[in-house]
This record gives sequence, structure tokens and C-alpha cells, in this order.
Amino acid sequence: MSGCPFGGDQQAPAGTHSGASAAPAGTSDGDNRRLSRRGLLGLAGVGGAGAVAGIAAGLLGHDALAAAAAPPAADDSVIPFFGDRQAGITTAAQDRLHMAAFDVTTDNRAALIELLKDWTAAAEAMTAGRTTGTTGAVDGPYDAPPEDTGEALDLNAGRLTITFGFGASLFEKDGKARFGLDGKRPDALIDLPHFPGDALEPARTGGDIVVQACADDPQVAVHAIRNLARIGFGKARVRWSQLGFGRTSSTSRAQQTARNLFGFKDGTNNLKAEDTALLDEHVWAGAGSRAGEAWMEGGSYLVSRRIRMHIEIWDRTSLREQEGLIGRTKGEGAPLSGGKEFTAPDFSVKGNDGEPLIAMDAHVRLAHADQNDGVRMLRRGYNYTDGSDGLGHLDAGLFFIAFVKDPRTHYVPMQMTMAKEDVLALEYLKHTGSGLFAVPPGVSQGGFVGEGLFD
Ligand SMILES: C=CC1=C(C)c2cc3[nH]c(cc4nc(cc5[nH]c(cc1n2)c(C)c5CCC(=O)O)C(CCC(=O)O)=C4C)c(C)c3C=C
Ligand SMILES: [Fe+2]
Repeated sequence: MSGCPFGGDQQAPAGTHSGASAAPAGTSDGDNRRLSRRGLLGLAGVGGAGAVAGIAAGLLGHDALAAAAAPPAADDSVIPFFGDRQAGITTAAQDRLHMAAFDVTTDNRAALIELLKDWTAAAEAMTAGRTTGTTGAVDGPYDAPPEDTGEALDLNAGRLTITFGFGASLFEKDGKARFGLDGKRPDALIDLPHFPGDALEPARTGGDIVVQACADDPQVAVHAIRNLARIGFGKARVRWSQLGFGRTSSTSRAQQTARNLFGFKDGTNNLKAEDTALLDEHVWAGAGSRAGEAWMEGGSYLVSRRIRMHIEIWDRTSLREQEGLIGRTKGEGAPLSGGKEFTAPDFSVKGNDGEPLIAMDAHVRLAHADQNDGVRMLRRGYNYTDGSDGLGHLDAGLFFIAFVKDPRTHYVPMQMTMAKEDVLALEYLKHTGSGLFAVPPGVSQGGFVGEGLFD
């Protein structure tokens, strides 16, 4: 959006963007509040187009009034925030990620609840394409910082989803329960074990609360995390954050399979939103065995791993070896046992040399459900590059994200096998960050994220 929210007809008051501390001549704070397009959309949602037209009457020209009176068009850039499940899990994976883990700095339970309520309100607004707060980016008092940082003003909602999860350290720290949450830490929210080869950096690991913002526009995703961080000031601070620029998983059969930075199709045999029975079996958490963990029913567990990929070494590896390490062809993404991309791999097929066509230590063999007690996961990772390491190497890789029913059965054993046997992992990957978070079920209108935890 331009400085003028309703097109080129109205000029922003002189000095609006100059950083001048005083309101422009002839305007009071109230006069200077203009109804932004986003604010308008928000009002349309609450009171309908007629109400919007009435409120706007004193502020808008004739054309703008006519436009405002028209019923709002269905906006396919909006993914509803409220629902039985949190969005951002089975939602068709967006192109961009900004994930942040926060440490809660207040000790006060009421302040934590207030933070979650404020975050819920802001998340609902931003996912609907509106600004945060009641006055947004440009309609508040001239002498106060705006309630919204403003960099998404011209943009649509971008299919933004904001997904919240709670880390073990929210429940207890140094052996002491926090926020009166004794007995509420789910048994599945374990401290992940050390895996062979782990090179985890504390500043990229853990966190009390994780927020996953996914959108088709990077600015929308960054805007979301930035505003939540701003709202959290004094109660929570960012521990780590990660940008991702290319989805490495499809989570719907309607999506084309994307590629990771090794150049391979990633997500071919992922669980998809359409696999509802498999999602019940492998992704959605149950009520647990204790009353204290029942609040997680219908939620899931988010595993995040920042996996650096040694792409310079990979780029000097033959195509034969690359395909052998993955167990699929690079072009089509077909299993080396034959067929096309979505043909099921046949791990028993052998070549003329008597060796299996999909090697015993190939990534897809070791990760396949057949080798892992039948368990599957919903992967939702992103490619990342974070500059270079000063030694002439890109700090690039895959920010692995998976949603699972129970990490004890659905992540730890598989990761342990890979850390020990997967040549891809042993020679080309380094895990530099890690997190495990309990993702509560969805939020209903009038509620707040994680509400069940505080019942
Ligand atoms: C512990 C879980 C997994 C980690 C960590 C992981 C890292 C990782 N994977 C690739 C590339 C590919 N993975 C593929 C398949 C695949 N990977 C996992 C799990 C982990 N991957 C699973 C469960 C599967 C599916 C296996 C199956 O059922 O066939 C593929 C093939 C295409 C696909 O099905 O997605 C590729 C390619 C990288 C580069 C990586 C770390 C950087
Ligand atoms: Fe993988």
C-alpha cells in the first residue's frame, strides 16, 4: 500500500514520512488516523460491508466508498487461523519460512497467558491480511510507535500460517516447574538424546516457545515474526530464528515436488494432507496416559533440525554416487529399483552384480517405514543459506521440520539409525541446531493458543 491507503487520489499529509515528530499542521492524532485497506478488510470481516461504508463515510472519496460498499471478494491468500488443528501442519507447504524460538523472560503465569492471548490476536489478524493492534501501522497516535511495523501493508495475506509450539524448558528449568505447569509436560516432550555427529550450537537450539511462520511471500513471514517479537517485548525474547527460502516438502498431492539444495526432489514419499488415516496414525497426538497431558490431544510434535549440507563436496561428487547415496534418480526422483517418481521402491531388486539397486545404506532405504517399524512422519522443511562461513564455504542446507505423533517412536529411532549408518549424513551433513516442541491443537474463536494447558 502507498502512503495513501485508497489509491492515488488522496495525498498523505506533508511530513507523514519525514520522521517529523509533530503531527502535520491542521491534524490532531485523531484526524491523522486513516482507515487502511487492511483495517477496512478487518472491519468488513466484523461488521460487514455496510458498516465499513458507514464508518468510512467521513474519510473516503466517492469511488473509494463505492469500492468499500462492495462485498469483500473471497481471498484465497487467507488461510483461517481458527480451527480444530493449528494451520501450518497439513496446509499445502508455502514457499517461505521464518521460524523463531523464544525464551520467556517473565516468571509470571498471568503475564505468560496475556502474551499468548496477545499473540493469538496478532496471529489471527496477520493471517487474515490485517495489521496488528487496533490502530495498525499508520492510524495510531502520531507521537507513539505504530502497533504494526508496516512492511506488509501493500501485500495480501500470502497464505500466511502461524503455528505455535511449547518446548520442554517452558515447563521446567533447572529441575524446577515454571508457571505452575507441574505435571503438564507431556511424556512425549522428551529431551532429545545426543545423536552421533551432532554439532549443535546452543544459540540455535531449544527455546521455550516456537513460532513457525510460513507464507508465499518472504516479507509476510518476516513481518509476522517481527511483530510477535515486538509484542513480546518484556515477556519473551528471540532465542534463535531461521529463514527458509524454498520448501523441500510437498504436503498435498496437488503440489509439485520441490527440490533440496542437493538438487534432488524432496517430499515424494512424504505424508500428505489427503492421507487422513495415516495422519491420525502418525502425526496427530492422542490424549496421552496422564490427565496432565490431555491438553495435547489433537496436537502434534514439531522436530526442527538445522542441517548444514556440505554442498561444495557434494558438487564434486559423481552423479552415480549422488543417486546411490539417496537411492533415487536425480532427474525424475524415481527409486533406483525402477519406475517413476511415485512408484514404490522395491528394496529387494538386485543388479547384475548381485548388489541391491537401492544400496543398504541409501538414505531412502534407511528412512523408509519398512526399516522403521512402520513409522512415518510429515516433513515440512525448507532450504536455507545463511551467508558463508569465512572459509569459502556457503553456510547452506536444509532446515528440517517434521510433525510427528510421538518423537520417541517417530523420530528418535530413525534419526539414530541415520546418524550411524546413512552415508549421506556421515559425509555430507552436519546438524547445527535442534528443537522439539509440543504443538497444541487449534484455537477456537475467542480462545487463545495453548489455552488447554492452563485449564
Ligand atoms: C530423521 C529424519 C530425516 C532427516 C533428518 C532427513 C534429512 C534429509 N533428507 C534429505 C533428502 C531426501 N530425503 C528423502 C526421503 C526421506 N527422508 C526422510 C527422513 C529424513 N530425512 C524420510 C522419512 C524420507 C522418506 C523415505 C521413504 O519413505 O521413501 C528423499 C527422497 C524423496 C522423498 O521421498 O522425500 C530425499 C531426496 C536431505 C538432503 C536431508 C538432510 C539435509
Ligand atoms: Fe530425508
